[in-house]
Amino acid sequence: MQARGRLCVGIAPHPALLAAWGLADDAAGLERFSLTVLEAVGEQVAALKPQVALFERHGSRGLAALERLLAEAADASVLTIADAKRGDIGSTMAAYADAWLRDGSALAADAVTLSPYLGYESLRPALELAGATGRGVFVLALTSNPEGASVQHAGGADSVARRIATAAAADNRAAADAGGLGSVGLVVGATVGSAIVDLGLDLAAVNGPLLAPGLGAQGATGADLAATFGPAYANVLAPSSREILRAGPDPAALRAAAGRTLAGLSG
Ligand SMILES: O=c1ccn([C@@H]2O[C@H](COP(=O)(O)O)[C@@H](O)[C@H]2O)c(=O)[nH]1
Repeated sequence: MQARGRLCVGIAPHPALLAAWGLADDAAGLERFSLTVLEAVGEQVAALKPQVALFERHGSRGLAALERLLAEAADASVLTIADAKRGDIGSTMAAYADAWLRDGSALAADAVTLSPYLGYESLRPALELAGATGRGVFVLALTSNPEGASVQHAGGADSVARRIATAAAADNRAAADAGGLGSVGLVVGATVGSAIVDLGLDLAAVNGPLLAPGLGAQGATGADLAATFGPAYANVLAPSSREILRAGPDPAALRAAAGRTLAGLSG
């Protein structure tokens, strides 16, 4: 983010986008789509965020396309966030951690998104492996979809979202003391409006990167992002998928779309 700014481009090969790009809805289409985005904007943005579900829907061949994207991005020193939203009891969580965060794993990314619905502590194997391998996690706290509030706002002053933020801050404390950001980030949607303030979340105190989906296709703007995150805005990494991908497949058009989105993000 310091070197390239706060934009993260999502790699989301939806069937409609594949069709618009003149690609088949199959593994070869996914691979062409993904590598086109990597080549077009990889060096322009802070990170790429493949949406794992859109690869999984093609089974083993789709996952092979994701493996190739992750390997080529790593070779090109482009950071990747696997948007997989994994979460399970601890013993199974260790296997998810192994898949997404272990050196040498075919699916290793620089970070993975995690769901804390089985309890924040159930994520411990992934939190530990991320810390040990210089990777990161993004734990869902306040998601960008309107349905998320029914779970995440529950609990009033001691809301679920606030508990997640407090737990992440505790895990990042050593990094904060050393003057850096910790490896436990949060997902907090760009669309959450006043919820951060209403729920009393101190996101700056989390001292980790804040992945804020919702720009563009979900309606949030760069100005919304700065207003919504206030003092925590410095740590916000802003992903955008469909709005930028719609400009493809021409690489110059993809670069221009990413450049416009980045220009709309202050600071
Ligand atoms: O709260 C969340 C968590 C994850 N997402 C994911 O981000 C992208 C957003 O895509 P756009 O096309 O930019 O809307 C998508 O893959 C979601 O699964 C999210 O939107 N909200």
